[in-house]
Amino acid sequence: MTSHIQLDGISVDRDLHAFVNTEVLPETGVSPETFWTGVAGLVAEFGPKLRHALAQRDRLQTAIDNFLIGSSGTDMEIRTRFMREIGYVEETPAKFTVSTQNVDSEIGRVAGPQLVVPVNNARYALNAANARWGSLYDALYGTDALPQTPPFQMGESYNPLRGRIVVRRARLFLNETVPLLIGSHAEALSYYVQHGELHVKLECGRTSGLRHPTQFAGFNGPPGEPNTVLFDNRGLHIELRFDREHVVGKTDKAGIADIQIESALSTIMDCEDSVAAVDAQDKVQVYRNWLGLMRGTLTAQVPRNGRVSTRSLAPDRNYTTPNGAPLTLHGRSLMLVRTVGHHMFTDMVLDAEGQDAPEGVIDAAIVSAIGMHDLQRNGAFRNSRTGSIYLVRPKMHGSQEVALSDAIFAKVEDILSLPRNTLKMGIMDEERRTSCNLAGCIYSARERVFFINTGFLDRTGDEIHTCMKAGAVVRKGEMKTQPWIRAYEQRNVAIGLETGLMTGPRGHGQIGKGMWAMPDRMADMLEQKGAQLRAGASTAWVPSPTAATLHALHYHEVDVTAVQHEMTYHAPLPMEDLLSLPLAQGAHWSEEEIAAELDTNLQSILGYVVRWVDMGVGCSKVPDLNNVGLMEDRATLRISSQHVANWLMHGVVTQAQVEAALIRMARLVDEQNQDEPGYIPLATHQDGPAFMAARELVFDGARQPNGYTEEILHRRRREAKARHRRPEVAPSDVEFAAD
Ligand SMILES: CC(=O)SCCNC(=O)CCNC(=O)[C@H](O)C(C)(C)COP(=O)(O)OP(=O)(O)OC[C@H]1O[C@@H](n2cnc3c(N)ncnc32)[C@H](O)[C@@H]1OP(=O)(O)O
Ligand SMILES: O=CC(=O)O
Ligand SMILES: [Mg+2]
Repeated sequence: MTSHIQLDGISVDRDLHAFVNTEVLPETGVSPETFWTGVAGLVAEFGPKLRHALAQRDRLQTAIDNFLIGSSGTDMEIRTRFMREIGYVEETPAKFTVSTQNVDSEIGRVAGPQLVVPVNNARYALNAANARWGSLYDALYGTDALPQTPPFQMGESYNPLRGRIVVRRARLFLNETVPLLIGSHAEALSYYVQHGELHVKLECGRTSGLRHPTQFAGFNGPPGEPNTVLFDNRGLHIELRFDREHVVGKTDKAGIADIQIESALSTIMDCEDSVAAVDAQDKVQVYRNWLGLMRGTLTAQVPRNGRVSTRSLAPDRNYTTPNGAPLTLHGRSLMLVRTVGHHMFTDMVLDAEGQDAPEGVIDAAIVSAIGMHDLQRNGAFRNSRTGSIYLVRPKMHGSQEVALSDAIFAKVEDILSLPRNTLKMGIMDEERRTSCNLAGCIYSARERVFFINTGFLDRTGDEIHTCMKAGAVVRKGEMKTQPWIRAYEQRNVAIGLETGLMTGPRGHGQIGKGMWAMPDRMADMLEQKGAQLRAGASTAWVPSPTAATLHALHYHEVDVTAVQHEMTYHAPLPMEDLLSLPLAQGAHWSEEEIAAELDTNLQSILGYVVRWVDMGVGCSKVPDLNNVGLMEDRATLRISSQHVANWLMHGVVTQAQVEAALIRMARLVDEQNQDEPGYIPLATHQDGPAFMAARELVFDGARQPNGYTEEILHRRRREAKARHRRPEVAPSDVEFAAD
């Protein structure tokens, strides 16, 4: 631990203190004295309140455990009554609607993809911010969205046959989205602007306009031969780029070199589950990147093909409208920031008694102070044009915990002299107690809530943990077909619409849906992810910029506003459905099925944990047993570890089986990582912090509060960092035999 500076009522890590005073606060108008006195007040007030809230979580879980042990908890009516009696299910507030003001159009008015990125990875974070626009050609060419079989496969160099099917697919998209009055975009020879209208010369010799002329939004270059033409479909823009010299444009009848589409309307810069930040040093890196994004100064070196380029934030895009006026479109995703949850405490700040301070409180204060650079236009770019700072709050349990976040935000606004409700709150509906009390949760933040979002991965982990004592749960792959999850997703949308979170001209916020966790399976995503919009969502999470570009196609297909309008008549499914348990009653799994389930879970745990603990990587693409790369983060780890813990508790698997499978899967993970520089093999370092973390996560999993993984991960990562600093006890010195 580095040394701390004693301030009035708290002590603060020196590096953090210096970072805040010399990098964050200058030009905000907030003095270091005001800031740190404010933080001391926050810590003194909210430390005890948050500890009390965590104790309440534990009390409820203990009551549920005892109830489930005593009754097997299968009678719906009795269970629902019990959950109300203990205060797990709260009274629903009287009908209300949210009144959040000053939300940007990306949140309230236009439906589109939401990207998530670990903010401590500057290269990825910049890529994400710039993923507002993506090349449709690149996304189709570079993924499995189109067939990869010969002769259409990707190769070392450009394959013109693959290029042809890309162009055909993209023209189909144009015909469906911005159709011509006559003919097809596939027959276009040229596009030109005359008297404020777009004309398209066709192969047949005729000229067509657009079927909906108002979709023509702008252009660049000479009207008779524009360089770009811009379309607008439901607020989402599409840009045709013409260049008859370009490798693609010169083979295209109309000279189209690329089609760029608006992709990630918003991006969550994540300080939470995709990040491994265990001490002040790590946290300063997290905050510093957020600062660079808000000030527009962040850069990253990107090596490619033997050359290194510098990546920075993309500028806005300028066009001329059909009637000749200038038009500027945002060049970057609207940036939101996700803080850690209420259960996290950190020694980078200590309270008056020397106890760790609540990390979510420190996050709120620092990321908001950093957000002031955007509000005050201290950098070259603007993020929010409405003067808001968007904070996403994860893992809150029930309405009182949301009220705590609301109170923390209000205090931070006072410290920073920001107008009330400048800080907006995204509520992750990812804990069971929040799902049960969603209306109350929204009510607790009704003047600042800007989204509710079904974070289904954490939610599944919490589901397994809450019913840990009731019996063995279904296999992980079957979770998505369980009644609780259907009720969870449907109720979230129904309650969101009921409380006024629909997209529209005066929209207050979004209804979001969860992550696509198979970053390389884009064909499957194209097939399946549109369902989230048909179910009423106005945004849904994607793991990469390419996924954002392809998922954007769904928003052109599905009219979210119309879907939501139609759905406002649907009442939320009953609480009983939500409270049904994912138990595998009467399931008779074969030995092979049990072994396969165990291997799947342990391999994903080890594959993720080894990178987290030894390398400090918080989000990884881990190949599963079928070699499908899965996005693994702390929430997927929560599911896998709780699942193994549950099967252990109920005797589906034995400790010996788990021990043997851990070693088998460690060898597999080692093989998968053999080319990773600096990788420390798990199988030969079974007393190393990574392997030990994996063991603890399963063998002590049932005892982890709410099934969270952070305590074990953080402790083990700190141990690994300490070992790396002390080469005399480096893990490679304590090798185990492989067998
Ligand atoms: C339950 C939850 O909490 S979900 C939220 C947390 N999850 C996330 O944030 C997922 C974020 N996604 C990621 O971190 C990554 O996509 C991973 C780890 C899943 C896969 O990463 P990789 O294996 O490196 O991906 P891959 O090699 O296919 O692609 C790398 C390229 O894509 C870009 N990329 C990948 N993901 C992202 C992203 N989320 N944002 C921006 N760029 C990204 C990288 O910048 C890189 O491009 P570059 O070389 O031009 O810089
Ligand atoms: O945070 C997202 C989730 O799925 O959990
Ligand atoms: Mg989550």
